[in-house]
Amino acid sequence: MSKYGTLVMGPAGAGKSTFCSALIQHLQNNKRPCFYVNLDPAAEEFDFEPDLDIKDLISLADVMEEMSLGPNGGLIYCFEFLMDNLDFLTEPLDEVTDEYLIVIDMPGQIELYTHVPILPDLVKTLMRGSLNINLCAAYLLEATFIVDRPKFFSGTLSAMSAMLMLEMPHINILSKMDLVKGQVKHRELKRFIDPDPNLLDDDPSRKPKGDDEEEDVQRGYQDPGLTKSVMSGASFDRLNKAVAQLIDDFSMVSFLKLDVKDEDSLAAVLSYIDDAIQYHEAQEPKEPKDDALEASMGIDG
Ligand SMILES: Nc1nc2c(ncn2[C@@H]2O[C@H](COP(=O)(O)OP(=O)(O)OP(=O)(O)O)[C@@H](O)[C@H]2O)c(=O)[nH]1
Ligand SMILES: [Mg+2]
Repeated sequence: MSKYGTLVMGPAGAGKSTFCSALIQHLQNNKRPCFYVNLDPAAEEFDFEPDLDIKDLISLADVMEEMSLGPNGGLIYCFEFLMDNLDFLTEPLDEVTDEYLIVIDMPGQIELYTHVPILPDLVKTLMRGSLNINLCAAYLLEATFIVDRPKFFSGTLSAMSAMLMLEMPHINILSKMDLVKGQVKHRELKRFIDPDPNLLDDDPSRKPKGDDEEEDVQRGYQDPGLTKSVMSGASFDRLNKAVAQLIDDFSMVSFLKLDVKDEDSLAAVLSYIDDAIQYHEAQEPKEPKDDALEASMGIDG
C-alpha cells in the first residue's frame, strides 16, 4: 500500500506553518483525512495539534541549552538526532493508510536545504524502503520578494537548489499573495510566476547604468577604493543577471500563487500536489450500491 504526503519547505517566515494549517482546514472541509507531522523542533504554537511532533523526541530549546549551540547548529543537531532515531518517525507513519494526506511542516533554516545532506537522507527514508510515501515538496517563497528583484532571484535559486538536491516531485509556491494584491499588475506578475531574467534589466528600483566600468565608477556603481566591487553596481548587476539566466536556462522553476484565505487558491495548490503524488489514482471509487448496502446494514460511513 502506498502512502501520500507533502513536505512543506522554504525560508524562515515564508508562511509554511500557516499554509499547513490552511491546508489541513481545507482537507477537513472536504472530508479528507490528514496526518500532520511537525518537524520544526522550535515550533511552539499550532492551529491544529500535530499527530506527530519532533518536540516529543527533541526540542531546539533543550539542545541549545544543554549543548551550548546556537539556533542553526542546534537545528542540525536535532535533525542528526532524528536520523539516529528514525523509528520515532517511521513507526507512526507506518500505520497511516493511503487515503490520508501526510502534511510535514519543516523548519525555515536554509542551511537544512542547501548545505547538509540530512534532508536527502530523510527524504529517501520517507519515499523508499518500507514506508514508500509518494511525497511532493511544496517550496514556499513569499510574494513580497518580488518587490526586490535580486532578492526574488536569490530566493528562486534556493528553491532550485532544494529541487536539485532532493530529487523528488516539487512544486514552488508564491505565498502571502494577499500582501501584493493590487500592487502588481497581472502582466507583470506573470513574469515572476515563470521567472523572466529580463526583470532585472527593467527594474524600476535600480538606477540606470552604463556598460562602461569607468563610467560606473564615476556614477558610484563601483567603489574604486575597494579591490572587490561592492554589493551594488555593475558587477552586482552582472552577478544577478547570471543567476537569473541560470534559472532561465534550467527552465525548471515556476510558481503557483497562494492566498491562504482563499479556498479556490488552496484547492488549486492541493490539486497540483495531488497530481504530483498521484493521490487520486489510488483512491478506489466507492460504488453507490456499497453506500446503500452499508446504510441498510446500519454501518456508519
Ligand atoms: N498577510 C499574510 N501573512 C502571512 C501569510 N502566511 C503567513 N503569514 C504571516 O507570516 C509570519 C510567518 O508565518 P509562518 O506560517 O509562521 O511562517 P513559517 O514559514 O512557518 O516560519 P518559520 O517556521 O519560522 O520558518 C506570521 O506572522 C504569519 O502570520 C499570508 O498568507 N498572508
Ligand atoms: Mg513554521
